[in-house]
Amino acid sequence: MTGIIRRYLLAVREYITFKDIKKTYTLLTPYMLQHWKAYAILFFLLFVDITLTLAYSWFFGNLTDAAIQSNFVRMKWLIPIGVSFVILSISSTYLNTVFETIATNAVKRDFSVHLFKHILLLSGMHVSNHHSGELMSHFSNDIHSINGVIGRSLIDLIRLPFIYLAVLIYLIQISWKLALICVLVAPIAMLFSVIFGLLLRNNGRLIHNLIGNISTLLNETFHGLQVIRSFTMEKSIFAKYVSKNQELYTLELRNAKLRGWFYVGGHAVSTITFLVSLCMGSYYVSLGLISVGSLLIFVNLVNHMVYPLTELAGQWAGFQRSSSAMERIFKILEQPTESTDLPLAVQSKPLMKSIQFQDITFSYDGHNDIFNHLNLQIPAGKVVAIVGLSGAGKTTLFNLLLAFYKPQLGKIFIDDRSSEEFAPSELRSLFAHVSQETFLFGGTIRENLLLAREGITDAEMMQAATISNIHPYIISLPRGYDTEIGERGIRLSGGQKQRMAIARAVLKNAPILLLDEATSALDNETEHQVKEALYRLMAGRTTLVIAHRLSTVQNADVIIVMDKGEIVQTGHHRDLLLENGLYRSLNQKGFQKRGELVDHHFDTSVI
Ligand SMILES: Nc1ncnc2c1ncn2[C@@H]1O[C@H](COP(=O)(O)OP(=O)(O)OP(=O)(O)O)[C@@H](O)[C@H]1O
Repeated sequence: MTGIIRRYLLAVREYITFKDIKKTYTLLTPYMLQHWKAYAILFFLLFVDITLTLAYSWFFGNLTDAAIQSNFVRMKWLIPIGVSFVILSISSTYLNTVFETIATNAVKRDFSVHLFKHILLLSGMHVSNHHSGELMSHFSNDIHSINGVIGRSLIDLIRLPFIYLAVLIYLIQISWKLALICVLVAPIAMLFSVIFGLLLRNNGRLIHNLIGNISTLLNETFHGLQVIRSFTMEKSIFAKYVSKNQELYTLELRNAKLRGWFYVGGHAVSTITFLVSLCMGSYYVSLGLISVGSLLIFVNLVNHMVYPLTELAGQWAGFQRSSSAMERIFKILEQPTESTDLPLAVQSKPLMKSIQFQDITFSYDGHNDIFNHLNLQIPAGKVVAIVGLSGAGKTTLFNLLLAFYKPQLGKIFIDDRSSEEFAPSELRSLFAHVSQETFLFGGTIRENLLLAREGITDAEMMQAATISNIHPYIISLPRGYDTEIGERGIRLSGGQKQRMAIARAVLKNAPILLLDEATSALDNETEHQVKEALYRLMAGRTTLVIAHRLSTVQNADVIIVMDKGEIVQTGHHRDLLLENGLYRSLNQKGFQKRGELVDHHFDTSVI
């Protein structure tokens, strides 16, 4: 029993904590201040609203008293005042709606843009900490919670205590005894609201998390439709979706019931307060202690002594729910970015001497070293092939070169200049990266090629496509370069996608080429076209290639053999075959697995 009470008290303490709220506003205030005019108007309208509430009651009471006293003169000047209250109230409601929308949406817009920019500027290390579905749900789900902390809820959080106090002062002036009845209701109303506020908040959190899960599931399903179909996973995915939706329905239903009880309870408290004050007030009227008009004012305002208390608790629950959504966004915003501004593509300088990895120690997670004091020199203008077992660290070399990750120890020099001295955009302008899996954007062929660099002319684009052996295919299409290629280039074949990636790299015209040869087998003709395109791309460039083809290693100026993050052999193809080392054993095994040389491209019979 004491355990339950302690747990409940802890929950209450958490419920009334200001820590999260303070953190939320520390971040949001700069955005809100940018739209301070809208907030100032809303703040002003809030007091107009409170004044009008009191003024209406005053009007009813006075009009009633004037009518009872047959005071037509008074009634005549009261009526235009009442009409002006109505006009003021209508205008205030309209302005409230407009300025609330302006304030909320402007802050939401700026905040989303800031979050999006922040994610674009995060380093590879920090991006890889997040699931893309999770990132998506910040935009589709969490960001909308901002309404709960910057819009109506915020205004209400200020309005409700003010209206309570203003009405209380007014009621005390009419009859302090009647006012006392209303004050006595406060602790009951507050206790009731805190209990329901807690239940609503906890349920709301569950709903919020579940919506996040559902959007992650949808995101993964639509991205992985082909895998789902090939593994006949439709039924299990469908069952998962149905069960999550059922769970959401149950939670929403519980939420509705809680809200229902919350409002019923609030209504009961205010009705009882109303009836008690009406009976007491009528008794006072019969004793001649107050006028009928004053009683009317009283019963008109008595509701304002209850609902601010119940609503405040409801709003507070919503407030905290929004804060926990904001908390999830903060976790991303707290992560350091590579730079403060979005990078601009810059003109790259040619590589004159070499790229040098000097004493590099690197780990992705801070515990398991991928490289331990690695040293490597790549001379300018040469083709360097990297081979090794899967997981040896080949791709990690590229990740470090492109500064997607930073080594814990050691430095990378590019022509005697440490890579740390380069701005990320300047550094990346030196490299054209062609990865195994080509990512193309939805849109046309032209749009995908033009993104390589600014100011590409049509002639340059077609020349690059010709070099990459893709031009004849493009012009065979009815819409040529303006052909839509579908989401992630789904309407292109593997070989066509690869040649598009090569064309993009040609257009980027960077001095250093980072190439991760695709392991997926292409038919002979396509293979030949891709190979030809690659050789043209390599010409005149320093090339680092994660090699999977025999021809690539045969033609490389130097081969680097990697094993568990170490360079175990370097040399030319024929020399390495003569050595009793990993290179020869990789070759003998036929390099079956992904990330190693593919057997039909590279086996002893060919050599
Ligand atoms: N983002 C990451 N976070 C944590 N560990 C990673 C990450 N990327 C790679 N690793 C780990 O680093 C090691 C080296 O991976 P890397 O991708 O460099 O190998 P690889 O030689 O390119 O392999 P493959 O030929 O299979 O692509 C592996 O053990 C891998 O699990």
